[in-house]
Amino acid sequence: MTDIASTTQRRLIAEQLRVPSTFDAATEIERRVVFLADRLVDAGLSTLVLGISGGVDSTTAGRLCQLAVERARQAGHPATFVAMRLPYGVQADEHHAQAALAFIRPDRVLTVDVKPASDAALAALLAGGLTFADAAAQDFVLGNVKARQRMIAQYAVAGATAGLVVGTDHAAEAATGFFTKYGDGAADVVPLTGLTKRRVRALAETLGAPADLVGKPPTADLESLAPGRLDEDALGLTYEQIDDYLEGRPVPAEVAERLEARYRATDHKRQPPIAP
Ligand SMILES: Nc1ncnc2c1ncn2[C@@H]1O[C@H](COP(=O)(O)OP(=O)(O)OC[C@H]2O[C@@H]([n+]3cccc(C(=O)O)c3)[C@H](O)[C@@H]2O)[C@@H](O)[C@H]1O
Ligand SMILES: Nc1ncnc2c1ncn2[C@@H]1O[C@H](COP(=O)(O)OP(=O)(O)OP(=O)(O)O)[C@@H](O)[C@H]1O
Ligand SMILES: [Mg+2]
Repeated sequence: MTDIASTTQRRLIAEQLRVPSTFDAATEIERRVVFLADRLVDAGLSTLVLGISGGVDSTTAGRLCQLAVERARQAGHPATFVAMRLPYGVQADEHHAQAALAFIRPDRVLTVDVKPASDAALAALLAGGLTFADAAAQDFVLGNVKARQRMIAQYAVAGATAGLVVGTDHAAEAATGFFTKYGDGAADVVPLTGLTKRRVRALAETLGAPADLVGKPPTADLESLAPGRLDEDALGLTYEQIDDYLEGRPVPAEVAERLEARYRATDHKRQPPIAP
């Protein structure tokens, strides 16, 4: 179990990721809805833009966005939520994405297939002479291209609609650096900041999301050679372990060490570009 040295380190990480020591789902929902509405109005913009995958993070953030634009409209500001479906071709769990949209009830749904642009980017790189160590390495890089194509699509919509791009980064993903730099890691506002995965689920449940979405096993679903690969499999850590660590509950020493090593190695993803 954790010793005193790693307790200090854990506190520092939890503080840097803004994980509060106490938690109340209803309070956090209200605070984050007000945050989104205020940021939109203060920026003088009129849309929130977010990709809806069918996972619990975008289900939760999407509902917060819809509540925020309704709040802004009640206060007399023009505000619209644009939910984006961004499949790579046909998405295996499309029914979950549709269930998420039915729950969120967004003002507008805009669908962009990121497959043609992602595949064209890869083809151009190969034609330009880029080589990969093996098929798995190529597939991994293509996965990050998919995440960045989603970013391009969302920023195009934000640019055309006076919008802000919403990100779904939260404490458990930020701690492990488990996101694509300038892909899903790129956003203007990040309403789930500081939440552990179980707290994201608690928000989803309190918001009334369907149980199968609240409890859905997280997947980045970026690798064509390993469709629907679970985050926990890729990370070698469970979200229960990551959440326990961040919330100050006891975890085995080797879990703390692995997490802290990931945290250090991915520091560059949580910072602005390095300058001299
Ligand atoms: N020390 C350093 N200082 C400054 N920059 C550094 C660096 N080390 C790498 N870099 C840069 O960072 C790049 C690597 O970062 P990146 O391109 O993100 O790539 P990388 O971290 O290798 O891969 C992204 C990981 O996040 C996962 N992911 C992505 C998207 C969504 C989700 C999800 O949960 O939904 C998960 C994905 O499955 C994969 O495991 C390097 O190519 C380099 O450009
Ligand atoms: N197929 C997709 N369609 C639309 N948006 C997507 C898609 N895949 C990923 N995204 C966007 O990228 C974000 C990061 O993906 P991530 O997998 O971390 O979140 P999630 O799918 O919402 O939840 P979970 O982590 O539990 O799977 C999503 O929240 C969503 O905004
Ligand atoms: Mg997902």
